[in-house]
Amino acid sequence: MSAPEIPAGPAASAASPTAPASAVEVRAVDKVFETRGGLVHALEGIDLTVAAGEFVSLIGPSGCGKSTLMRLIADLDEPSAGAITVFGKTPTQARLDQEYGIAFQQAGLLPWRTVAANVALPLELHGVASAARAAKVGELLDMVGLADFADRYPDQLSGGMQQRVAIARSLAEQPRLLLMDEPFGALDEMTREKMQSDLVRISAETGAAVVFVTHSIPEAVFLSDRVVVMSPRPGRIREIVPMRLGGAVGGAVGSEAGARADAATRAERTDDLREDRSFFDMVTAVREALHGGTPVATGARGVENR
Ligand SMILES: Nc1ncnc2c1ncn2[C@@H]1O[C@H](COP(=O)(O)OP(=O)(O)OP(=O)(O)O)[C@@H](O)[C@H]1O
Repeated sequence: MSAPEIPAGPAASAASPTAPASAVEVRAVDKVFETRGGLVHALEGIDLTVAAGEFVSLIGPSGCGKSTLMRLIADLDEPSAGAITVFGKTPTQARLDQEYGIAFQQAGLLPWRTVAANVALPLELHGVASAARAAKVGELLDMVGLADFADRYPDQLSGGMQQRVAIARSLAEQPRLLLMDEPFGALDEMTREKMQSDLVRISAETGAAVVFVTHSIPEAVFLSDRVVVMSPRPGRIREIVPMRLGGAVGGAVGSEAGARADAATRAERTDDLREDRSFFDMVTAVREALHGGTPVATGARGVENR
């Protein structure tokens, strides 16, 4: 059973011309790779709307096309069919307008630059004056709890700290959208939970929409307004599960008003939630969606239950 998507394409925009564009709209997208072994249908018939301010996770077994979808949104590759818009613009225009920040599994910091200089890089590239840059970098490092590490170099930091620098850098241009592909995949469990709590707070504070790829069901549940469950060969959306946690109604279902309400309840998510009955119920709901709606005892290949 697939959760219904609210149509938000040209028809919806025409009905309400002043309505702000969704953060991401993916319409009937296919992606086929030609390989020596033949055609690989990485994505087929993908339809997804991410509202402004909404937090959406993509989860599914290895090879179901999560990273491919993320790369299409980030303009790192092009769909074979269908269309993608980011705040109503083509992905290329959105990239040129710095509509989104990217944080992927490897922090990707420049080793010869200090923490502050790494975070400042996007601002420098776009000609922000030095005083304004320093103020912004200070604010961002505060936000990710690294104010005391501004003058250190990446190799002097732990993996979790490096990831926080990368997140600060992705926020430098105050993007309305963050694209995060397994940003916490390489971290130990305690650091990972801390980073999840930080990200919940930061996304609520900045109001940025987030598209987040993960292999961890609890991580997806803790962070998200909705969890998009994908299946492989060809990569499809199997189900979209709205998160209802800690008594919140939840489930923005692609609308901006819903996303705002969800962001408010998301901001209140604390570690206690991880032991709440509603959390376990949502973990079970996502696990069952991964397995096609049947109750299961074991995880899908490539998906962690931790
Ligand atoms: N550049 C490419 N050329 C050929 N095939 C590709 C390419 N990129 C991805 N694929 C194939 O597309 C499918 C989807 O890959 P993708 O990396 O998007 O999956 P994923 O869900 O992110 O997997 P994982 O969870 O293992 O990271 C896979 O079968 C993969 O082998």
